[in-house]
Amino acid sequence: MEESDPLRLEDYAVGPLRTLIYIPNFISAPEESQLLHHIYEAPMSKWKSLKNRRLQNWGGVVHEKGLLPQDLPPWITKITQRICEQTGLFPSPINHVLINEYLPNQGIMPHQDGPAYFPVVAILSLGSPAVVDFTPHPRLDEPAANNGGPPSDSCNQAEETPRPVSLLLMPHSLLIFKDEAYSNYLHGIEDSDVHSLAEVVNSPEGIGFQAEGAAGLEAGGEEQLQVVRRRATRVSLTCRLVPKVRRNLFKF
Ligand SMILES: O=C(O)CCC(=O)C(=O)O
Ligand SMILES: [Fe+2]
Repeated sequence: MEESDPLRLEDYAVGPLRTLIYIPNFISAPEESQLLHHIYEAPMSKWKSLKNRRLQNWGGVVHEKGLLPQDLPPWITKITQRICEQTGLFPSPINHVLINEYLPNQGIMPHQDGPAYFPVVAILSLGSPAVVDFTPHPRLDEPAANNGGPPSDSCNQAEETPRPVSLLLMPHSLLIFKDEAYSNYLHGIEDSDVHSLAEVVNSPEGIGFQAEGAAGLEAGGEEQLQVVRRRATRVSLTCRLVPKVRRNLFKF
């Protein structure tokens, strides 16, 4: 397959939410090394330290009123162009990339990406596996017209009730979430060096997790809980499109 051939995304939809797409091995190991090389070559001042992770911001500053753009470097556009071409999901080129670095016990609080972005997010994972959790937005938990009383027709509602979904993000993979997964769910990564595989819907075996060695899999407790032990740094590239771009600083 040519690098720019479009992918049949329906083949990669995972779990009950059809708007979660997981593409294993989107990049090769040498491409991963090259990306990591560029990321760690950036000056220290490019890193912004948060309480529980570090990040680099590429593409400019996102404001409420749009993006104050800065050109993405070629080592990033090489990958973002491929994401656009192969997914066909972005109406114009990806213009913003956030690079997050997580140590094994670091994560990101459940959150929604802001309204400034086009509602398709592509996350490329490098370095080490982690589990990302999608949880229904709290407002969806409240059964309509049920003011604290006992659930009325819970049987009928059961099928429709949005459920949490988790995905195992292996290095080299691309996660895409859009539409419902973007708007109606929060996503987050637990601040823990052990992530449970219990709710993971993209079959860990199917995506080569066991092949990495049983070291990452552990039988714990009576339920033989499967976990991923995070032993190394994970780096991710969150690739998005900010549709509104401010071409002129003084005109908005
Ligand atoms: O690192 C990840 O996989 C998630 C990053 C994320 O949610 C974000 O940058 O908004
Ligand atoms: Fe996010």
